[in-house]
Amino acid sequence: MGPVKKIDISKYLVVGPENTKGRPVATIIKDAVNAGFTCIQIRSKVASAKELIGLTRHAAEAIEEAGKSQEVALLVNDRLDIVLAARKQGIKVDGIHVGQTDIPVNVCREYLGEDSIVGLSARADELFEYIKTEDVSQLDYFGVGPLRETQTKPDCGLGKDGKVITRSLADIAKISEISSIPVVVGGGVKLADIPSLAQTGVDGFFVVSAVTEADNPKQEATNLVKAWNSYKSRKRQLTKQLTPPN
Ligand SMILES: Cc1ncc(COP(=O)(O)OP(=O)(O)O)c(N)n1
Ligand SMILES: Cc1ncsc1CCOP(=O)(O)O
Ligand SMILES: [Mg+2]
Repeated sequence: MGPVKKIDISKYLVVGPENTKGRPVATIIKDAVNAGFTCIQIRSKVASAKELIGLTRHAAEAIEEAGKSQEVALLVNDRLDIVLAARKQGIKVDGIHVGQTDIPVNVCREYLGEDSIVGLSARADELFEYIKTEDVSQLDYFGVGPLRETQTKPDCGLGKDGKVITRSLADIAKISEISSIPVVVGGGVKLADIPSLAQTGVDGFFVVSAVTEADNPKQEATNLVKAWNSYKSRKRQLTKQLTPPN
């Protein structure tokens, strides 16, 4: 089975063993996928290569058991070697997410091929410049953040002065407007943020702790999915009502 053909980053879970309060990563992924999450990223800064391959395998199995291997993309954070090793072992992994200081996008693309998904994150201030000056044709989406400072990734948005630069909803709306590829926003995102984030026009949200640290991850994932989908379907209805007849 080949990679997911069309990526849906609207409801995106990032997860590793350091985020789950000791619960199995695969169980949290299963809960999220069954609740309607559309994209999963394995991200661990502590797991060994062998553990990362195992986590990727279990994630792919969880997605398959939910019957969603052709809709829900499975990505690995940072580690091109893990994506390649996992694929060599027959694990269905759809691509990679890298940041500005990680393996360059063109190298990921060269090794993973045209059909794979390659996502890139950048600080929003740098992203404005990036979108204007760089060739984004090798990329499938941008990851942007943080909306708020977050303990999950304390270095996210860290400026030269050591202070965290968070993104305003206006910045996010602007990025979404000028980007020619989909944009997903994360970093400190909680249920209450979903309506205002959806209104910026971005293509999706990503979360770690909102789901992985919840007492009931399945319920929290369901709440997030419902909040996003209800805004989006209301917007569709409104567009339909407001479009004048020919
Ligand atoms: C969807 C998504 N967006 C942003 C990031 C952050 O990536 P990066 O800046 O490379 O930082 P690390 O995650 O590697 O600490 C992401 N992982 N996913
Ligand atoms: C911004 C960011 N980028 C990758 S992980 C992460 C932190 C998101 O964590 P949380 O959803 O727990 O705030
Ligand atoms: Mg990275």
